Amino acid sequence: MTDETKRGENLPEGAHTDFSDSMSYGGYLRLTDLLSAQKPVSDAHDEMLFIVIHQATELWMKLIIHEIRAAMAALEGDAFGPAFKMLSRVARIQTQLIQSWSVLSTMTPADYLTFRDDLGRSSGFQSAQYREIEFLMGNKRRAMLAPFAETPAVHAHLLATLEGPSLYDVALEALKRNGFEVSDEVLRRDRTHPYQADDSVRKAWTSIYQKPDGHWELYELAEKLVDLEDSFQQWRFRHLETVKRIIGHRRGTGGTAGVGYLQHALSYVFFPELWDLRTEL
Ligand code: HEM
Ligand SMILES: N[C@@H](CC(=O)c1ccccc1NC=O)C(=O)O
Repeated sequence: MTDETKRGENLPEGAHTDFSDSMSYGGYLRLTDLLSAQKPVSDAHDEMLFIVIHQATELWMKLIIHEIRAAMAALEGDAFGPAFKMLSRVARIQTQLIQSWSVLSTMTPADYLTFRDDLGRSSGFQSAQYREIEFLMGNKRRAMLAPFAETPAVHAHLLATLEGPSLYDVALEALKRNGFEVSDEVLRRDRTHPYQADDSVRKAWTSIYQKPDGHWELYELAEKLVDLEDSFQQWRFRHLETVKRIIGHRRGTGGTAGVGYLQHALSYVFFPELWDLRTEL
């Protein structure tokens, strides 16, 4: 036997094997729970891919929410540096999520149809975390709470998010605190509706883009928001293309028209003035 093989038979010098008094990898990460949560409802080979992609996406969405909420708290205290760090992380996660569509697209329409009927009425339309992110970004729609009526805690949390400020509201307050005029109509509006573009906000952002001196932080904040919007749209577009590729124009299991519904969702733009100003500059 070579020395190399002998070494392979032994644990590396000093490696711990007793975890009775201290935390282990699987214990810390709750892997018994996490890895027992993949329960296919059919015998189809590709259902495991389908479950893993969705669960991984939900985990990443959990981190997105954690980061956006913390970034909002930082912005409220004009702590731009920490807020930028967190928003940059959100953008990287979004890149990861956009990339994950390419893994899912290895599943053909025929593969998917082997288990689609087993999915019942379940659909990403009922993703509470997805809806929370849409709300946090400013796409507020009370009607979207309806699928959560049977889970009161989830419903209450989403309702609080619907009624609370969005990331953009916090950014607009930062504009005002930093000397820009933001009309009271915007700041005191009913926040449970989708955000609508406003002239005073467009003027404020436009002047920052024209003369960033003294306002580099707000300028950078604006560009971070544009990054998030851009990535969000890319995710929506890749979802739409994947859906077209896999189920064509069938109705969705969630009950909507499917492609038609998702196409319409693409028309909603977060932070509209940041896009309008590009035409005006
Ligand atoms: C075979 C792959 C997929 C198909 C065919 C598909 C299809 C659809 C359809 C048709 C809808 C419209 C709602 C309805 O069901 O009536 C929808 C919504 C949605 N799906 Fe998927 N989807 C797929 C994969 C995914 C994945 C991997 C995710 C990631 C979590 C996801 C998340 C969502 C979300 C969040 C919505 C709601 C979008 C909104 O309301 O704007 N979907 N999907
Ligand atoms: N709405 C999809 C089903 C679907 O994709 C789905 C089903 C259960 C859990 C998550 C899903 N993902 C996104 O909608 C369909 O109509 O085929």
